[in-house]
Amino acid sequence: MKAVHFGAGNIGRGFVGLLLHEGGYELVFSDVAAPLVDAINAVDRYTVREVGPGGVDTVVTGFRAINSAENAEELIDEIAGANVVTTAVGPTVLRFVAPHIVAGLALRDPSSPPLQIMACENAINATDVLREEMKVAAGGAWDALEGRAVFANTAVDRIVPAQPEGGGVDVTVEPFFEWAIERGPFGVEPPVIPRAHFVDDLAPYIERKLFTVNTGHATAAYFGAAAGSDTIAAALADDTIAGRVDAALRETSALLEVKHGLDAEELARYRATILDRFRNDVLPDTVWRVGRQPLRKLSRHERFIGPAAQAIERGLGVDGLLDAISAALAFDDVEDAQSVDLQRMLRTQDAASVTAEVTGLEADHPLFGRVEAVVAARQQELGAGADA
Ligand SMILES: NC(=O)c1ccc[n+]([C@@H]2O[C@H](COP(=O)([O-])OP(=O)(O)OC[C@H]3O[C@@H](n4cnc5c(N)ncnc54)[C@H](O)[C@@H]3O)[C@@H](O)[C@H]2O)c1
Ligand SMILES: O=P(O)(O)OC[C@@H](O)[C@@H](O)[C@H](O)[C@H](O)CO
Repeated sequence: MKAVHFGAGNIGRGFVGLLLHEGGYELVFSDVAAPLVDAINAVDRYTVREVGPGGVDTVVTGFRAINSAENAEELIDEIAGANVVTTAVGPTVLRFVAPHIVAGLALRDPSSPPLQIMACENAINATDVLREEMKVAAGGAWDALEGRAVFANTAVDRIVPAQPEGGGVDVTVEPFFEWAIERGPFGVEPPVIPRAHFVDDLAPYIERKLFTVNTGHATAAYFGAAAGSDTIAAALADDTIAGRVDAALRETSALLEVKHGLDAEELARYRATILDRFRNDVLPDTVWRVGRQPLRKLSRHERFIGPAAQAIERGLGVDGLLDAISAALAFDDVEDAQSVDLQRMLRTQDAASVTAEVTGLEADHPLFGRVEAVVAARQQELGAGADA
């Protein structure tokens, strides 16, 4: 059995690749970072090192890597003969991997079992997004190719920090993990991934994960950055920040309870587990990694506006989430292109246009005016926006 995994980065090596290896798949990583591809091909094993309570080391073998920018034909051949394709490249990169998968499907023997495709990104229904990108890439050939693949959405949870420069292929991760995968699309033959679990309805899992782990994580990152903390653990050690993260997560839990019928006590335990994970002070995870790409994180269906919009539509409180959104607007990292864009927008556009452009909220949505007020307050702090 063979799996092709796009994105040999943190979660790619530290989680998805590891579980595919445990499932018995021969593993082909695809990446565009030449030094990383070379480093992977220079070794025949790497270690996934869990740090924190109960952490163990696991060795991964049976892999190779292909630079898709240089050896597209080789990659397409691998996809044509694979059982599984996974991605962990970032939601905005899916459109760039889609043409390779389409080309692989075109070469695939139509009588072989369908290619099982799962995007493992932090986004609602990322595999559906990938499928749409593949449809665009295939154009008129899509009708003939679609039946050669099945598509399952997934929710992937493990904190994998940025790895040290020059640190090789080994990966440091937290001990916790969860991988929930839609069962339905596979029929009677789901992929063999022993430590993943297959569920009939992914919606509660992905929203619980994105709107708790990722909302809380980003809230800690943005308040931490503003307070001068470098790591998530250091940010959470500040009781004021911990309280503000807790306030935002109580609101997302209230939404999950109403929307998906999740149990309030179980949600409280889930929140507590997650906050413990964030406090893991031997995991070197920075506020800069976790806060990365604030424009993506502030977009319509993401970890802040997604739950806040749905909460306010149901008459639920959103003050804690608006507080977190305010902190996100202050995220100023000159090395993050989206942070630079966000700060420029705050300085040059009026509050209504920043709100519309960044959040994608409709002007008549009940959340719009609340966010606009937060944006205006931030612009006042910056002494900007008024003359735009
Ligand atoms: N790190 C985590 O804790 C974590 C946990 C769960 C989910 N995720 C999600 O997984 C995805 C990847 O996150 P990450 O932290 O591993 O990031 P990362 O930057 O470490 O890894 C992404 C990799 O994708 C590669 N890449 C970029 N364009 C590519 C292309 N066109 N083809 C092939 N590879 C390409 C990059 O070179 C990089 O090696 C994101 O969607 C993220 O939200 C991350
Ligand atoms: O990957 P992002 O940028 O969507 O979010 C940053 C972190 O919150 C994220 O990578 C978490 O570590 C991960 O989602 C934990 O499962």
